[in-house]
Amino acid sequence: MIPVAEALDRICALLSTMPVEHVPLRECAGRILAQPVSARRTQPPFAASAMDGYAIGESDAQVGHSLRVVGESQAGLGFNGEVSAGCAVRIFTGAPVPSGAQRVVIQEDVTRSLDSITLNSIDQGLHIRPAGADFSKGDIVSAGLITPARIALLAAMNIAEVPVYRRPVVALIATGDELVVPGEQPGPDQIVSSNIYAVTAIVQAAGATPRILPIAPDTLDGLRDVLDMARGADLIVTLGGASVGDHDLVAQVAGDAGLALDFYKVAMRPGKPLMAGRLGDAIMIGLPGNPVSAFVCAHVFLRPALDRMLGGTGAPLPRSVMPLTKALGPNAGREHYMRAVREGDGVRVYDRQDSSLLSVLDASDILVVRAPNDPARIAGDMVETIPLH
Ligand SMILES: Nc1nc2c(c(=O)[nH]1)N[C@H]1C(S)=C(S)[C@@H](COP(=O)(O)OP(=O)(O)OC[C@H]3O[C@@H](n4cnc5c(N)ncnc54)[C@H](O)[C@@H]3O)O[C@H]1N2
Ligand code: MOO
Repeated sequence: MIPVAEALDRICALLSTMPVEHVPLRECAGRILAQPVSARRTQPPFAASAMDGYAIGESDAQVGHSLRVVGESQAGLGFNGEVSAGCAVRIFTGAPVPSGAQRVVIQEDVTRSLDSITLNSIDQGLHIRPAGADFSKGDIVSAGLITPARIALLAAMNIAEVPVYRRPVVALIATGDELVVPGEQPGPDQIVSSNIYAVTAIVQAAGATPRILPIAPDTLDGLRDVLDMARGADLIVTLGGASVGDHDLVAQVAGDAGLALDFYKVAMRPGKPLMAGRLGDAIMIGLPGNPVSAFVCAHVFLRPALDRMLGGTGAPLPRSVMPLTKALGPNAGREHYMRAVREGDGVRVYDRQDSSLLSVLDASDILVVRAPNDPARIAGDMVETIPLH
């Protein structure tokens, strides 16, 4: 058994960043800009009015002055002439400031009668946004996370498509003769496959494209056939069949198919029988079948792995320290990821931690992580936590 941190390092070492593709802006939210891009235009492209009012020359900016209104500049349609002394041009927010004007007087400070205005007061602001006040042609947006704000910036720069890392295709295979898909009628000894849907949701939220394959039966041929269907995926995730039972065939079938196993078994609970390796052009991660084990492993390993494939660092999930609201017994030799719930500023670990209990998982909003051989803890002791949502 290897420690969790080493297992994650080894998974990340197997992976590489996905190839770059260009996608329209509406598809890039939350993805990582793979290369710097440069602005294709200057913004604003001209000196623009910041207010609705009148564009005038500076020499006319005197209280009591009356000026003749000689034209209009609106957003999208400027005034072609010159603003000469004694004249003003009606102007609106976002419109080009005509040549000869150095300030905009807001309309609240003016009395208008027919084609002239009288200036009642002159404020400090010129109310003009100079050309290039926001950015200039050639300015660089550096690689990194594409936030909503950054999408607006890219759009304003007239960049319609951006380079991002292609979403990895993740093939997901549930294994076991006992399983049926939700909605099917299970036989007397069967249950409904559940964990794959949680892992699929985690994969999707991480920005990858999940591909759920048919449930693989507990036969060498059947499992091989389903594994074959995973061809073309960037990451293959199996669920179950990872342990030591007579019907746990994943390692054997994947090995026959050419899996170069990198490691098997991690010193964690739940999640011990985890395996990972390279299978052809893909990486394979074999998750344990117990629903909570698969869920925890998907958080602890798949999320960072997908983050790395999508251009991130692949760093472990961030942890924060919180006080326990209820005592805990000593931990055994594996790092323990315990289902827990926030209570005020603290956290309470559920008593029942069996890795089959989805009702307890559903009631949890946080995991408490305990180091191997962590001693007994009392209420108020600080523990490490990972939020689930
Ligand atoms: N003698 C030992 N037995 C077991 C060990 C061990 O070290 N020695 N490890 C235990 C641990 S820890 C785990 S975790 C499980 C993992 O076993 P597998 O990965 O082989 O998983 P399965 O046997 O296929 O299934 C375990 C359990 O989970 C249920 N399951 C499986 N897939 C699904 C699914 N898609 N949806 C819902 N439930 C699923 C399955 O029915 C079993 O109940 O092994 C322990 N045993
Ligand atoms: O590791 Mo198993 O995943 O304890 O239930």
